[in-house]
Amino acid sequence: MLEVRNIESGYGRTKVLHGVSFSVSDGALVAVLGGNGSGKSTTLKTLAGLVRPSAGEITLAGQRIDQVPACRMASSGLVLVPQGKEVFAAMSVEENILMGGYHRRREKARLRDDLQQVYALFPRLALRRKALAGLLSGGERQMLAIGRALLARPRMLLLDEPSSALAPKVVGEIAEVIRGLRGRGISILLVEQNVAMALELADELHILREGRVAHSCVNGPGVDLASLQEFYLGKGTR
Ligand SMILES: Nc1ncnc2c1ncn2[C@@H]1O[C@H](COP(=O)(O)OP(=O)(O)OP(=O)(O)O)[C@@H](O)[C@H]1O
Repeated sequence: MLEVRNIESGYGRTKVLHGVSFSVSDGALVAVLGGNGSGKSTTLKTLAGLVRPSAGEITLAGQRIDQVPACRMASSGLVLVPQGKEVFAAMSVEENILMGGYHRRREKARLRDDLQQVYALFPRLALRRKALAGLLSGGERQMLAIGRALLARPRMLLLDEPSSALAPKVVGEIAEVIRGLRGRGISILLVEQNVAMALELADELHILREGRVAHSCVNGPGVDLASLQEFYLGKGTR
């Protein structure tokens, strides 16, 4: 579904990613892990078209997307779910969700159905549909960010640290939702600092360090926090 090949990217003269490659197969959930400043957000911004790569290729279902502007990326099927703090605080819950389907605004009946599906997935959002998004709890905002992304009918979701600043119980709820989305056939790239969550959900894991993939593995027996730690800390190599 998503192929990232030798991406180099950064900000002005500051190069942050030095040849990052990985892929996400159709319907798979792949996690990108890494410490502070390792390049996780830059990877997401580059995939979402917010930062233009200076080298490398990104394809989605075989189509090059590395030159697609961010505003057209949702129409390509790739949608970034920012951290829950990035909702439109002064708009209602429902207005926020509908913003995710803005490029489909002429499909009124289908959007209404999709909105009801989001409410079925997140009953707490249905109860608070008229509330201002700025008044929601951290967990509810994260749900709102995911619900908004679903209105774009994504083939590929990029999740930016969905567990960030949430209580363990809420992290569990969000993990359950992510598992459900994957069950619906949506391919997912999960960027996380929460290794436990990634280990619980992902089929494959990649660890970024200083803008390079320091380690890649298929998730399974023998892959645990301890085995990944050395790659975070810089002792291990691929
Ligand atoms: N807008 C920017 N302009 C210049 N440098 C930036 C910018 N954004 C990030 N950087 C730098 O790029 C490097 C990687 O940052 P990035 O945000 O991608 O890391 P990260 O892995 O997401 O970290 P964190 O988990 O702390 O959010 C850091 O050294 C950071 O200072």
